[in-house]
Amino acid sequence: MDPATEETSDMAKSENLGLFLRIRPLLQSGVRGDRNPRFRRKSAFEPWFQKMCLRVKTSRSVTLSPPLALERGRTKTEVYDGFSQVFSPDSSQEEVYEKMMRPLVEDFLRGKSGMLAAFGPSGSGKTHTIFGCNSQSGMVPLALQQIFKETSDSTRSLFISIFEIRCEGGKEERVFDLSPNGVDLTMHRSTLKGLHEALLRRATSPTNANSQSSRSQCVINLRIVDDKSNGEVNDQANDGVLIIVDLAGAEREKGTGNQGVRLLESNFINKTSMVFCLCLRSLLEHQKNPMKPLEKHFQDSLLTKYLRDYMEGKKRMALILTVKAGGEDYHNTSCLLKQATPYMEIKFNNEPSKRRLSPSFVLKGYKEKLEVAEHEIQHLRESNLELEKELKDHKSQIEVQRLDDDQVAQEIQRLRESNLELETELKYLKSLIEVERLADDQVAEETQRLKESNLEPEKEVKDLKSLIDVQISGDDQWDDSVVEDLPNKNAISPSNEDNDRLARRRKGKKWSSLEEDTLRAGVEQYGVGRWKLILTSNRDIFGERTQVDLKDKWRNLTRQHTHH
Ligand SMILES: Nc1ncnc2c1ncn2[C@@H]1O[C@H](COP(=O)(O)OP(=O)(O)OP(=O)(O)O)[C@@H](O)[C@H]1O
Repeated sequence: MDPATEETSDMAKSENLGLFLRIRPLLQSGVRGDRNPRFRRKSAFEPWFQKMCLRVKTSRSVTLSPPLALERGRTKTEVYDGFSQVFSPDSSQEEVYEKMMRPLVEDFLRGKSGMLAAFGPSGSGKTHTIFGCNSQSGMVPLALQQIFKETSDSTRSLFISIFEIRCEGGKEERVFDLSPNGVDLTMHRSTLKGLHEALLRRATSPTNANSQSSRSQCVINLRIVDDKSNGEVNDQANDGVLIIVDLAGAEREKGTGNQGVRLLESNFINKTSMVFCLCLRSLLEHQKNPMKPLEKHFQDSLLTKYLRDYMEGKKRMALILTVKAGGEDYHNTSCLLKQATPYMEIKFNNEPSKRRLSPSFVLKGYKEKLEVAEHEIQHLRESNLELEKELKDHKSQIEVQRLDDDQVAQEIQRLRESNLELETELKYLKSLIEVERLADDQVAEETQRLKESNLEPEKEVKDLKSLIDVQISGDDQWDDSVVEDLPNKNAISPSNEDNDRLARRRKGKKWSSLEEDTLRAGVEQYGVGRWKLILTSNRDIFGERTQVDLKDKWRNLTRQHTHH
């Protein structure tokens, strides 16, 4: 960016006029500012707070109430809101500086122009706020402290000028340079010719209203520029500046008791204040309705001529209204608030200052920029080389990685294929197992079927065997009904030896005498060989004994009988 426009690029923003309000502390009765005998008499009997017509409501608003003495028939309390900041009576100079002045000074150090004007009735604390006193430095000394502190090690130079506009004897307005060897100045358009940098010197003259009342408009002008040898040009009108104005306090003639010359001076002060207000009013109305022309009121006083750019809304401005809050100050305070609070709607365009810089300064700026750019290029080259090397490393790493990836992909493919094979094999084996299982089932079924079909022959064999046993049991004891069915009775008749063996085999439970008697009785009743009949007729006595048992027992009994 062109150095000539670089520093002003951030200024092209519209912003509202900063409107601050500072309430002066109430002073002891009889001290200037509280001179009205009507209020002084009353205040001696009233609590302190009852004398206050103005109170802080919030950090941005106040309430204005008519004092008790004026209250008859008027109980209206008004609220004035929207201030950038309200400073209560006990706020310190430092607090005012921090909240109001510091931002202006910081912008000024960045090359941004601005103006602060203190505006208010006589004795309300304008001079105290702007210049302060021995124990309480005001905005100017505090600003200078900050500026010197922040520019001490830089190549910038600070230019200070101070002048006042006054109207001696109520005659024509004149401008006085307040530097030690200062002279009268002339104003050409908005520029003062022959103004020097100066130390502070004010013209003051006592009045009833304020024993040190300022009878002039005092203007402090700070200008900061880059190293003179490189950047200074003759035309200073467009340099970034910080202007601080201590307006003379407007007075109500009734309250001051001014007469003669003092009255004429008071008229001048009131007129300047009026012109100042007219300029701002016209600017506000023009901004609200651009069809309304911006009146050229600035031409009506030297101060507004000098401040033309501000009066026309081209540069940023802040106002600090100073007021007294005593009962007797109600009218002055009320008038000021009514008049000035609408100004908070004024906007400033902050037109970029068109500083003209010397070619050598511009060249120096370009050279510096070139050096910085070359340094930057060198740095970029070096870091570029490093990046290239890094990139190369990364690429080779990626290549290795890519090869690895190929191998991994191949392996995966191989595994997939073998997996498929295994799956097929598994499938085949499963089908085999299934077949096997089915075959087993069939075998089991067949076995079961065979088992079942085998049961009948087994039974038959058993029956047959028992029949054979019966056959074997002897000729005379044989049950004829069974034997009749057999084809050859002798063929299956056992030998004596066999009979003994069988008898031994069948020897089980010992025969009771009841059983033996029943057997004898049965043989007697039914005859030998009718074992089945004898058995079934006496089942309760013989229990589980068989026909064969009966036959064996009978044989034993008869043998025993023969022996005897
Ligand atoms: N905030 C304050 N704290 C203490 N004293 C103050 C304060 N403001 C003003 N004063 C005192 O009130 C008196 C009047 O103040 P100052 O001279 O600053 O008023 P002014 O508005 O500049 O008056 P004029 O317009 O007549 O010059 C002075 O004695 C001053 O020290």
